[in-house]
This record gives sequence, C-alpha cells and structure tokens, in this order.
Amino acid sequence: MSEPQARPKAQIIAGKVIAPQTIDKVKAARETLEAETGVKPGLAVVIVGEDPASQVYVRNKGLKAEECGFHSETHRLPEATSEAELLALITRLNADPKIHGILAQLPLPKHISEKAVIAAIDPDKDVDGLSPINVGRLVSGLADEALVSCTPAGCLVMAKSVTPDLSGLNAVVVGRSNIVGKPVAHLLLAENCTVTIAHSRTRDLPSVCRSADILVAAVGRAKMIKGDWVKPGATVIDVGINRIPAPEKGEGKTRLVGDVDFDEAAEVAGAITPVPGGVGLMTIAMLMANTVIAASRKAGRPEIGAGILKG
Ligand SMILES: Nc1nc(=O)c2c([nH]1)NC[C@@H]1CN(c3ccc(C(=O)N[C@@H](CCC(=O)O)C(=O)O)cc3)C=[N+]21
Repeated sequence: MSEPQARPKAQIIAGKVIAPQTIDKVKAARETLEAETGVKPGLAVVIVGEDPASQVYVRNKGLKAEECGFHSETHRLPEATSEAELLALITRLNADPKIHGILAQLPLPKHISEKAVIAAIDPDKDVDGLSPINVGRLVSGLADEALVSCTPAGCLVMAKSVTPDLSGLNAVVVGRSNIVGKPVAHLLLAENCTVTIAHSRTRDLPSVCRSADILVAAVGRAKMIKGDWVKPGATVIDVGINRIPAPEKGEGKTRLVGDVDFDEAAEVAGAITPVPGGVGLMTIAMLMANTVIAASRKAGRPEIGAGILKG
C-alpha cells in the first residue's frame, strides 16, 4: 500500500460549485422579469486602456452576461481617453433605458479620477456598489435600496454557505480598502458578527487573526496569512489575487495565489476558499445578480431580483 495522501483538513468552499448556483438564480429571475414585465436586464462594461488582466476580466463579464440572457455592451476606450469623454459616456449610459447596470473597470488610467467616474454613475445602475450613495445605503442598513459591491457580497455568500447564521461570531477583516475591506466589514456587521478591521498598522496581527471565527483576507500580499494565524475550525475567505513567479511551471511562468498560505491554512481551518477558483468566481456571479436586481427595481418588481440574495 502507498502512503495515504496528505489531504487538507478544511472543507474547500468552491467557487465553481457556489457561483453556478447564484447564476442559476439569476437566470430564473431574468426569465420571470422578462416574462412578466418585458424588461431584459442590460449591463454595460466600460474599459479604458489595454491592461491585459483587465481585458480578460471584462471579456469574462460580457460572456457571463450573455450566458444569463442579458443585453450586454462592452465599451472599449483607448488609453488616451480624457476624463470628460469618459464622463460623457457614463452620462449617456445613465440615460439609456436598455442599460440597468454600469461598471467602469478599475483601475482607470492615472489621468482619470476614479472617484469622479464612480460618482457620475447613477447609483441605481451602480452594479459595482462603489458610489458614495450605495456605500451610505449599506452602512445605514438600507438593504432594499443598496447595490452592494460584488466581491464583498460574494464573500458573504461563501461564508454563509458554511455557516448560514453568522450571528455572534468574531469576524476579522484584514484590509481596509473601499472596494473590499470596508464593505465586507459592514456586511458582516449586518449579520450580527463582532467585526474587527485589521490593517498594516494593526499590532500583533497574527493574534488578532487567531481570534477570528470568520477570517477575511483582502490585503493584496501573497501568502501573508500563515497557518498558525488561523483559529482551528475557522472559516477563511481569501480575496487576494496575486501573481507570483512559478519557475516549476517553466522559465518566466507565473501562478495565482491568495493572501492566505493555502497549504498551511487548510490544515487548521474548518473551511477555506481556494485561489483561483474561490471568491473571484463569485465576484462575477454577484455582478450578474446586481444587474438583475437593478433591472427588477427599475421595472417596479423589486421582489424578483431580491429573491436571489435571500436564497
Ligand atoms: N470596477 C471593477 N469591478 C470589479 O469587480 C473589478 C474591477 N473593477 N477590477 C478588477 C477586479 C478583479 N475582478 C475579478 C473578477 C473575477 C475574477 C475571477 O474570475 N477569477 C478567477 C480566475 C482567475 C484567473 O485565472 O485569472 C478565479 O479566481 O478563479 C478575478 C478578479 C473584478 N474586479
């Protein structure tokens, strides 16, 4: 007999299992909405410049929107586009009745203010949930009006797939970005977690992390969170997407890793998301969910979209 294979102890929270469940709900909601109101959800994705990673993400978003039966537009603008030109496009999309969701792929070129562009998007079409209005709605508990940022919303769906009731749990979010750390902390707070937001100035980060029943890593530093930072049995949600050299795959090759040292953490955690194949897949699914949610609100039938997140 050969040696038994070392297998991670943790349950793997697989994006390729959970994301399709969300996509199925999106498709069902899209069908109901179209059958009952004649409204077809429309998503416009705007990309400025040639960043290869952004090109891939944007292509995947367009393909997924088509798979969901949406009207889908991708606006590819040259790197030299001025802020005024981009704002003019946003204004047109805000007024376009075929479009229910607008996403400006980030990062934008340096000469364009991301803040100005995000603020220009109609909050009710802001399927990225990044506009100050939607952040305000999230923080003040107006779930029925808010569009919630896709990656944070995906983190929550993944955590709740393991522990449907998060109430009373200690949640530690490592990272305080506007895109992930802050909104995910508010979502966890709304689930009645006791939430700590840790960051680069946090003292004794390993022991803060060890207090977490739910540990969300969103710092953007490859494999920073080690196995002995994880409380035994904790749920670990890894938002990091870091490309590191992979000489074992050949000269100049790279691979994706998260902010968590997966091999170490999977020996200790109760459940963990992999990278790739984890939160990233949920991000796109939640974008589709937000588009159907925005369209059904616009059509005066908010309950059709709301069903997706209620499960
Ligand atoms: N306005 C805006 N909204 C965004 O939502 C947004 C953005 N800008 N800029 C870039 C980030 C990144 N992002 C990802 C989406 C899907 C995967 C994804 O599907 N990842 C797969 C495959 C990764 C791969 O193989 O390259 C995985 O993790 O398994 C990853 C990352 C959305 N973003």
